[in-house]
Amino acid sequence: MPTPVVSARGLGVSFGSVAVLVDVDLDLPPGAALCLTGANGAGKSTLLRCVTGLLTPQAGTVSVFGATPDGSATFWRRVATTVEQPTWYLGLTVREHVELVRLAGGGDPADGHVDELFAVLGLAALADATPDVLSSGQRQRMLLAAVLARPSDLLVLDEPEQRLDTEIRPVVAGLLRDHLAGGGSLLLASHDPSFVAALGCPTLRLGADAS
Ligand SMILES: Nc1ncnc2c1ncn2[C@@H]1O[C@H](COP(=O)(O)OP(=O)(O)OP(=O)(O)O)[C@@H](O)[C@H]1O
Repeated sequence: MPTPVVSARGLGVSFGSVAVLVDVDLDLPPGAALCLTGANGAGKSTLLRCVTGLLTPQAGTVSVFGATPDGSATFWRRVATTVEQPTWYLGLTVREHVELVRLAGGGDPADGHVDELFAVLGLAALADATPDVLSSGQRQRMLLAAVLARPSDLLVLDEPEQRLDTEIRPVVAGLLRDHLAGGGSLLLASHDPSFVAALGCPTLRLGADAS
């Protein structure tokens, strides 16, 4: 079996006396996707935060590309995520944000990829708007455009379908399948069974009702 892109063993996280993650194991092979499911509060975001190095578990180990996630520039060159809420820069347009993210990730902002993403995600008419005037669903589309514009080996996405209308959800699933087809890996959390079915990936259920 190839070395997993993400591997966790015996992961444990508690907040005060509340144990949120208990003895969680997972392996994500290269080029594969895995979706975390479970009720509100089951610990999906907490696990994604451990994988992106934003939270250190109290028990167990996490490894990403064979090393403990450390938030270093080297780590972030390979990993793109929507786990943390982004900061938008006042005065920069939707296009300028997404092009900047692509440039910072080592991509060419003028190679047409950003325009393709805008067309597919229905953002073309909003490219010259600033994020503050967007609806929450339009802002989510922009966030996804940015994360997909950035070349990455691993996408870590927290409920990418949130706030999106039902028409665009299969489109986003298609973009994520393209990422996988290109050899990338995907770890996500989702509450939408149709979205997960469109991705066609295995699931890992967290929480008290996990079997
Ligand atoms: N920094 C924190 N301090 C205290 N409690 C926290 C902290 N972060 C998360 N929790 C708690 O941990 C539990 C799991 O939260 P988490 O956000 O991981 O759940 P989730 O499965 O992603 O939920 P949702 O489906 O609502 O997004 C919740 O009870 C939450 O209140």
